[in-house]
Amino acid sequence: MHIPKGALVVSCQARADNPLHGPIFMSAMARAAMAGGAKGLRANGKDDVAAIRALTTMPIIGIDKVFDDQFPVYITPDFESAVRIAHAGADIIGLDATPRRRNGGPVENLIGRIRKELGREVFADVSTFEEGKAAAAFGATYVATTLSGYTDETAATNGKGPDFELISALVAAVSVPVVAEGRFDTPDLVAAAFERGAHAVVVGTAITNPREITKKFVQATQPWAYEENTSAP
Ligand SMILES: CC(=O)N[C@H](C=O)[C@@H](O)[C@H](O)[C@H](O)COP(=O)(O)O
Repeated sequence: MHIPKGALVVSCQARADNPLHGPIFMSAMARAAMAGGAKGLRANGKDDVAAIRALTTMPIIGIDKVFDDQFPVYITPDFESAVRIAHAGADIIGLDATPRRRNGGPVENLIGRIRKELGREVFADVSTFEEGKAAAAFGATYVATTLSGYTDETAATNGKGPDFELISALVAAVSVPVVAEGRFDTPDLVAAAFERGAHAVVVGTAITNPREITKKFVQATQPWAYEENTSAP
């Protein structure tokens, strides 16, 4: 299913070191997000995607994070990871669409194969304007600002809120829907992305990661307590 225009998409992800890791907690997060009005979901790994698919026909952006020290690309880096996520029930495959080194063929082939062989939509996570334009030309269904701040080229923007310049530049340049994602932590920021023409906005940490939310409160109000907590063995 296509992500509807104006949708708030909630990313329900928890890595292995997070107390909420796993399909039981992530499907509960998805239920809470849907009850709150989310119109799409993003999830990582076949177990979480399958558990969420069992709950809903809502669009799911499925990704498969594969970490390998030799390669900087980890979000659905190759066709095998895309197949796993498609079979788990994702209607949209999210992937790293940067031209960085990956364990697999070039991203243009990956996008083409997912569209043709799996018949799925492609959600291209990019970090720059050039990458977004290229992803749209390669056949991506959506272009998203997910990786701005997380590549060597864009590291300077991390910690500075969402990349609104990138959203506006892509909206003006590509004909596919542009999705805003990355560091949206207030409703006002989400509204600002829609004003700039974003088709949808994805919010993760600020809604589904209580550990990071707690940290933010503690850091802002009791930095001494935060130091103590994090230096504990
Ligand atoms: C860079 C990267 O790996 N981003 C990931 C992509 O799936 C997730 O860790 C983010 O939580 C997601 O993009 C949502 O962003 P935020 O949590 O800032 O709302």
